[in-house]
Amino acid sequence: MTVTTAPRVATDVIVSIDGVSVTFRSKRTSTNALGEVNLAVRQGEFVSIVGPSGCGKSTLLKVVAGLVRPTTGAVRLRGETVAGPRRDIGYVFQRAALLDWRTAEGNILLQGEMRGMDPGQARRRCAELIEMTGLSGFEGAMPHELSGGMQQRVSLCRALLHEPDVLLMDEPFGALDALTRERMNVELHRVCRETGVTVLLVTHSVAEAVYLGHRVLAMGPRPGTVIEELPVDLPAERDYAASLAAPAFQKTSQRVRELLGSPLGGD
Ligand SMILES: Nc1ncnc2c1ncn2[C@@H]1O[C@H](COP(=O)(O)OP(=O)(O)OP(=O)(O)O)[C@@H](O)[C@H]1O
Repeated sequence: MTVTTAPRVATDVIVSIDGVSVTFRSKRTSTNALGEVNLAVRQGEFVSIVGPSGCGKSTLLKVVAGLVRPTTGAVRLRGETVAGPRRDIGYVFQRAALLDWRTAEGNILLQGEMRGMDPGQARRRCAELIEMTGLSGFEGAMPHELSGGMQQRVSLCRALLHEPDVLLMDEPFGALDALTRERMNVELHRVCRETGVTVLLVTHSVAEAVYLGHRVLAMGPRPGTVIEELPVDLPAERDYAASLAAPAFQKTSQRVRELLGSPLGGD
């Protein structure tokens, strides 16, 4: 079953994914990586995407970013069809992928250099983001001097430097220890509230998906489609401990686990 997520207010929609599917073809093989996906994401919305390994989650983000061309359908950003890599998107991957020979600040500013941003504006924005993500004092540190969590903060700052409308995050905290991951969830929640950025987050963590998401999309096995959309009935501003203890959090998490076939699910 394909679930179409209709926008509540059509003019609010920033990302429209209409009938998108992806088949990778080479000379000898053909892989149906992503089944048909329809989705409308509203400005400022945080959408979490979960699903079994290999169901096409990363492929979906890559289509939104213009890095993979859809086999059917189209993605539109503010009504404009995505036909190639975009300037108005930020991308955070599982690995921070920082340049070893550049400082934290130098890595963040790289984004501005690549996009031809005004250097003064890039520096001001960089300073704001460093402050917002708690990296103050580490501007001059080299990547090897930073913890995994700090490296991902640098990567988040780099993705936000050019003030993209949409932030795509592909399992950004998957390599972090559990406590650091929780801290990063809290920070990301705050940064999203402060910047108003629209986020699509792919994650294997049910708690992360529910704590951060305004809604959670559960995908089925490859070729993945959205099998269920779960609204997250938590306040816009979320205290971590209170959110995890809330009945709405537990109910949604339980359903997500059931859909993913977890032994902790209710079936
Ligand atoms: N460039 C490519 N060429 C061929 N097949 C690909 C390519 N990229 C991905 N695939 C295949 O498409 C399918 C979906 O991959 P994708 O990385 O999108 O899944 P995923 O849900 O993000 O997985 P995971 O949760 O394990 O990261 C997989 O079978 C993968 O092997």
